[in-house]
Amino acid sequence: MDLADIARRFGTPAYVVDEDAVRARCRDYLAALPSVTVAYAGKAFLTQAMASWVAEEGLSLDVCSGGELTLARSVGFPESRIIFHGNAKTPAELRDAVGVGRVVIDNVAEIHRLAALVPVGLRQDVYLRVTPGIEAGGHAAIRTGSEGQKFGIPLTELSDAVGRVLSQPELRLAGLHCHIGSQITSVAPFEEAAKVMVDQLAMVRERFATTVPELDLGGGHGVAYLDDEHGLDLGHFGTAVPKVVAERCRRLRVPEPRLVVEPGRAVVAAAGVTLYRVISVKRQGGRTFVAVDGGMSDNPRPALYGARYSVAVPGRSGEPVTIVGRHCEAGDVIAENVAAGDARPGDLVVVRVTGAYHHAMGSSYNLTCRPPVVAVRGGTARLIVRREEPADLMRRDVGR
Ligand SMILES: Cc1ncc(COP(=O)(O)O)c(C=O)c1O
Ligand SMILES: N[C@@H](CCCC[NH3+])C(=O)O
Repeated sequence: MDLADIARRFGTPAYVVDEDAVRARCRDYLAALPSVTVAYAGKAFLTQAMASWVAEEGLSLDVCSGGELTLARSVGFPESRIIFHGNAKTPAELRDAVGVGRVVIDNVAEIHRLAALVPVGLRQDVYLRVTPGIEAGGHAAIRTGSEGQKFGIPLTELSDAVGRVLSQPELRLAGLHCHIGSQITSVAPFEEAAKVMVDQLAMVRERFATTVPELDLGGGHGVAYLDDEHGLDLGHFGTAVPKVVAERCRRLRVPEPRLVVEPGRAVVAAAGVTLYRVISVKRQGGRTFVAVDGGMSDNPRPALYGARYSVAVPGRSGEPVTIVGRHCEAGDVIAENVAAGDARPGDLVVVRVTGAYHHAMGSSYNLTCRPPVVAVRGGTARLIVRREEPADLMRRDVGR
């Protein structure tokens, strides 16, 4: 579709997401992992439309807050296919989560809290989130599998946690879980994690004479943001990881668990672009700054992780420029070295691979209004999230 038409019709800044690309990616996952449960991690991008697409494509859904759970329920996402996460679930969230397919327990205290909330006669399926001691991921801030970070139960404390779950008749230990990090582009760390986790299944079987039926290896599947990068090879992952699990299970004489994965970014990142318009062009200090009508409020990733993007200014070329945002911080940079020396105010700017962790992490910093989300499918575009208005911002401010 013509992005210039979309920009004229819906205004800028705007997020555009290709529904067919998302659906195709869901199918790729199911095809590459035929005997694995694929749960889309909603934290990457969750709107009512997205939750419906994922439900229709037959994936499960990983949610990590009462807000994400409310959204999932609002479109009737099947409860049994919802996995509820969180390292600091509030009492209200925990109460609300009872009844979903799986609740992922992050710490020992949660075991008793959750058990107390399960209505008489019901049993809640739970996973125990384990810290496998493996470090992987695109940036220190998103490596979550090593010791010395806040998530999960250390390997040394797992046996105690398992004993506690097994002693609660209101809970059923459905699986073990780990999530080693995000934006991981090679299969090896997942194979390592899988081995550590199968060892834990064997430990549980030996000490408690219990078979844990499921093993959730989390998400973290990386994508290419720039032309010379590569993402995680899904085909390779799909053959190698189940094989590692099967072999180790055979060796340790543990029944093979049903595998679960939780990709977020890899399902939706490449299906999205962000559209901006150039507001001003300024030459100073030997550099050319092209300032656009959005910035760190709709994309905090460069400031948070030093993330880099492929940016196009259609019809423009020439000297490298720095594309900057509109916010009151010098770190509000969208991309460096974009060949667009002849850019002019009013030009369209397109940032690629912004489908994941952009809309989801947007803010109204400087009281700017969050962009709309436009979905395209089969040659037509429609609004799935409207633009935030100053009235939306004022509604929450109740004055003095
Ligand atoms: C528990 C859990 N599952 C899945 C994900 C999804 O991660 P990604 O978007 O990197 O696939 C995350 C975030 O990294 C997570 O914390
Ligand atoms: N928000 C991060 C990923 C964190 C994944 C959540 N566990 C990013 O944009 O890369």
